[in-house]
Amino acid sequence: MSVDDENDDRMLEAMVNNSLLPTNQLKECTSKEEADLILRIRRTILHLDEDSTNDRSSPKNDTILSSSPTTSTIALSTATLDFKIERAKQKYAAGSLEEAFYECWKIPSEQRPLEIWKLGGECCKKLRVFAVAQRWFSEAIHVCRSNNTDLNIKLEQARIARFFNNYLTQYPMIDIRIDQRGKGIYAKRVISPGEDIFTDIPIVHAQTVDTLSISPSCTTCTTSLLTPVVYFEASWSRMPEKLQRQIEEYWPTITPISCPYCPYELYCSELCRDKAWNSYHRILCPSINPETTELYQFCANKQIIVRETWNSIFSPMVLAKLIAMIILNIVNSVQDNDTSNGIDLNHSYTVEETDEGPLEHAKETFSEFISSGDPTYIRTIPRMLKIMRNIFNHPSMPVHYEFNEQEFNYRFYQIACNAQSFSSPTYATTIYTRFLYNIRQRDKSGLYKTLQTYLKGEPVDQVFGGLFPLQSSINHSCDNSCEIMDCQVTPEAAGIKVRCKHQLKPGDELTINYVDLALGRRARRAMLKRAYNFWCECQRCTFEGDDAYSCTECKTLSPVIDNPNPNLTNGNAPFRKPFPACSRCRNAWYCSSACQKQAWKQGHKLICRDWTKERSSSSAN
Ligand SMILES: C[S@@+](CC[C@H](N)C(=O)[O-])C[C@H]1O[C@@H](n2cnc3c(N)ncnc32)[C@H](O)[C@@H]1O
Repeated sequence: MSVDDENDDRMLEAMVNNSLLPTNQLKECTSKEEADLILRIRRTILHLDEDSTNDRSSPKNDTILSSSPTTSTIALSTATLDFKIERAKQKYAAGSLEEAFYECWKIPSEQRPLEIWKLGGECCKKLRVFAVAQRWFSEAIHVCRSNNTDLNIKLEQARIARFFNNYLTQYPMIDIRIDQRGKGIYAKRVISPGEDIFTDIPIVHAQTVDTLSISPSCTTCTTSLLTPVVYFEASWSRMPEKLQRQIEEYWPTITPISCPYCPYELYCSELCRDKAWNSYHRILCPSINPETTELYQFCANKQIIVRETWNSIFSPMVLAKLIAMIILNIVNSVQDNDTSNGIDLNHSYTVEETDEGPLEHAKETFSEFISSGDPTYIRTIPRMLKIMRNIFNHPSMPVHYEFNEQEFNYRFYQIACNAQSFSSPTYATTIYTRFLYNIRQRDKSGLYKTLQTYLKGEPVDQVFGGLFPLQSSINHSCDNSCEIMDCQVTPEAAGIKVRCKHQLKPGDELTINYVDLALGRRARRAMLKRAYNFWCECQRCTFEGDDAYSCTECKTLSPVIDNPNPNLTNGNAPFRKPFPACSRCRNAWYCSSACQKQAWKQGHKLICRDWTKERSSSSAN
C-alpha cells in the first residue's frame, strides 16, 4: 500500500466516521449474493471486523441484506462523490477488483452515476459473482435511459455467465459468447479431433413417439426394457412353452416395473419410478389428472403421428413434462418454506404474473432455451393445444398455470429449436446381441437353429428427445466441428457427450449439424429455416451452389435451351443447359474453369469433399 493509498484510506475512514457513509446505506444490498460479497470484502480484503466498533457500519448479514433499497441515505457532496468515483476507477485499474467494487458500492445507490454501475458490474463479472454483475448492469441500463447495445450485451453476458457458471468452471476449455445468432460455444484452447469436450444430462426428456410402442425403455434413465414378449410379438404366444423358457434363460434379465397407478410409464427400478413421480408424474399421472390420458394415448398410438410436427425427436410429452416441472418447482419452493419468494399457495398464479413476479425462479431452469419460429404455425395443430390446456386447467393442478396459445407457442419452439436425440448405451440391440451371444456361448441344444424361424433381426432402438442445458448452446454448421454421441454420463443418467471432429483453435466455435449433411444446400437451408427458423450462412453454404443452372461463383445463369423432352414442363421458366459440377463434392457448378479456380481460392477448397460419406453423427433434427 502506497503512502497515498494510506492517506486516502484515512480520509475514507474519516468520511465513514463522519457519517458520510450512514449505516443504513449498508441495507442497499438487494440480494444475498451482494451481501455475501460485501461481507467477504470487508473481512478478507479490508480486514474490517463486522463487530468492530471503529466501523460504524458493521451489520451482520441479515442487516446488510435488505429486500428494498433504502432511500434515506445522506447525499454525498459533489467533491466527495468525484473523489469516490476516481478512487473506484483507480482501484479497478490497479486490478484490485474487490476494493474497486467496495468503492462503487459505498456510493449511495441514488447517487451512483452510469459509470459506477457499469464499473461495479465489470468488477463483479471479473470476480465471477454474476448475479450481482447482472443487477449492476441492469441498473446501468436503467440509469442510461436509452437503448445502449454495449450495456445490453454486458447484461446478457452476465446473465449467461451466471446461468452457466458451474459448467464453465467444470469445463475450462470452453466459453459461451453471444452474437446475432444468440449464444454459441467457443474453444478456449486447442482441442484435438477425437477429444471429448463435455458431457450433458437432459433437464427434461421423453421417448420419441415412433419408438415408444416398439422399443420399451425406462422412462427415466432411458435404458432399454426390451423383453422377449415384446421382441417376438405375436409369435411369442404361438411358441411351445419349452422354447419360451429356453429363450427366457438366455435373454438378459429385465424386470420392468410400471407406475402403480397407470399403465403408461415403465421403469427399470423403483429409484427411476420415484424420480419420475417426484419430478412430473405426480401431476401427469392419469390416475390424478384424467386429462393426461389423451396425451399418453396420442404418444402411444404411432399411427396418428403428424410427422412434420411431432417428428422423430419431438414428443409432445416433453412439452407436458416441462410445464409439469415448472409447476412442481413452484410447489417445492413453497413447501421448502422459502417465504422470500412470496408465493401464496391459495392464489392461482398466471403465466403473466410469473414472468416478472416472485415465481420467476420456478421457470428459470428453462429460461436459457431459445425459442424461435413462425407464431401462426401452431394454429395448424389445435388438437395438441386443446390437450395441453385441458391438462393444465384441470382442478388437480396444485397451482394454476395459464396455458394459453402464446405460452404453447413459446414452449413449442423452445423444444423444436433445442431438442437433441439421445439414448442410453444399453440399447434394444445391445440386449438382443447379448441374448444371441449367450445362446452361442452356452447352449448345446441347437436353440439358435430352432429360433431361426422366429428371429426378426435386430430390434428398433429406443430414441429419446431431450433438452440439454449446455449442449443446446451449440450452433449449427453444415461443416460441423463437433459431433454428439450417446453417453452414460453417471451410473443413473444417460445423456450425450460432445466430441471434437476437426481441430479447434482458441476462439474457434464448436458447431454440430442439425440436418443431414448429404443433402444439397437448397434442401439443407429449407429444413433449417422450417425447423430452426434461421437461414444458414455457414462456410459450406457460402462456397456451394443451389443447382447447375447458375454459376456458383459469378451467379451467371446457364444458357437457355430447347425443351429436351416434350413430356417435360418447367412452368413458365425456360429450360437451361446445366453447368458442369465440381467433380469431387458435386455441390458447386461453374460456368468456366476460371470461375472454378477463383472459387477454389476463395474458399471452396475448405469444404470440398464427398459429403455423402460424412457420418451424420449429430441428430438435432
Ligand atoms: C440449439 S439452439 C443453438 C444456440 C442458440 N444460438 C442459443 O442462443 O441458445 C438453435 C438456435 O440457434 C440459432 N442458430 C443455430 N445455428 C445457427 C446458425 N448457423 N446461424 C444462425 N442461427 C443459428 C437458431 O435460432 C436456432 O433456432
